Amino acid sequence: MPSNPAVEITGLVKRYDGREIVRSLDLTAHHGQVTAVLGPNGAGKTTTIECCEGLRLPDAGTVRVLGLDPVADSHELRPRVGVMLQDGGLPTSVRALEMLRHVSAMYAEPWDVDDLVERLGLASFATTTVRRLSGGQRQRLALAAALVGRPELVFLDEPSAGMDPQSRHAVWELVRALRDQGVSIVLTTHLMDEAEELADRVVIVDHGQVIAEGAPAELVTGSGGGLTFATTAGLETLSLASALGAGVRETAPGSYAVSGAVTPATLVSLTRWCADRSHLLTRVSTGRRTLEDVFLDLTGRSLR
Ligand SMILES: Nc1ncnc2c1ncn2[C@@H]1O[C@H](COP(=O)(O)OP(=O)(O)OP(=O)(O)O)[C@@H](O)[C@H]1O
Repeated sequence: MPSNPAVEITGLVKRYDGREIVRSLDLTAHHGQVTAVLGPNGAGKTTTIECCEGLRLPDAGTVRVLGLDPVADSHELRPRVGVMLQDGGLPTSVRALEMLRHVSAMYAEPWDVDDLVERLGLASFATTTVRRLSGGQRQRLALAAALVGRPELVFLDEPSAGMDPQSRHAVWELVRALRDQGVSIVLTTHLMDEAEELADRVVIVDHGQVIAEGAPAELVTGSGGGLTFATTAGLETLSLASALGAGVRETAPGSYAVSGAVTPATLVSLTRWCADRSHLLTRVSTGRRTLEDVFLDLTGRSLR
């Protein structure tokens, strides 16, 4: 595996009409990993990715893709990098399969087109012109076109936007298969479950800067609100606390909060203690937050 990262962005600045959209952004995507870039609308994700694809020129900073400059070395990078743009970027007057075969013919060792057709369920609209495809069908075709050259690195801008659940799962399977083959993938998404399902690393961008990054599990760890539960009011909290080895407080009649770390053993002790005394637990929450909770806490709840 090469020693340099698949993508290395340092101090990237991009302005439109004098407005700084990307503000000294640093981002690293490692080889053989799925890196998911999350952020509210207008955060600068697409602009950043387009700088990596050589479609936009940075105003400052450096971008290295497979160790190369996306603009100066575009000729060398083109066969090694797959790109799926947010708007598809496909020619509209050709038939879907015809287009895919045409793209495949440009590569020395392309992916077997029939295999891609099967994996992404393209057969049902193979002879439809691109213009007439539905949004989700167009996305699947754009993904196939991005992958048909067997790239080492793939940029996917909102790959499953507008797709039905079946298509989304097919895309997820394909992304996992690519990662298993050692392909590096950088994707943007608004779907937190997509990021949690696929990403080795999540990078959250807001106002043109990285505000958090890490494995999905790391980002949600440590941000839990602790164990809470509901059952009969007036429990003997001292007895329960000694069974759990943790503090227990009745926060409202019949509602309780346990202080300290929550382990699987804590839950077993709690349910056993209640069962032995015929108290039915009507609610138990370990307080574990989702990636969406973390995202909203970091980026706020107001609309962009
Ligand atoms: N060519 C351009 N000229 C002027 N402004 C632009 C241009 N391209 C993007 N912008 C602006 O830059 C900002 C960032 O856009 P960008 O597409 O990078 O955001 P994003 O994070 O990908 O958003 P989304 O989640 O909505 O796709 C937006 O305010 C957008 O209007």
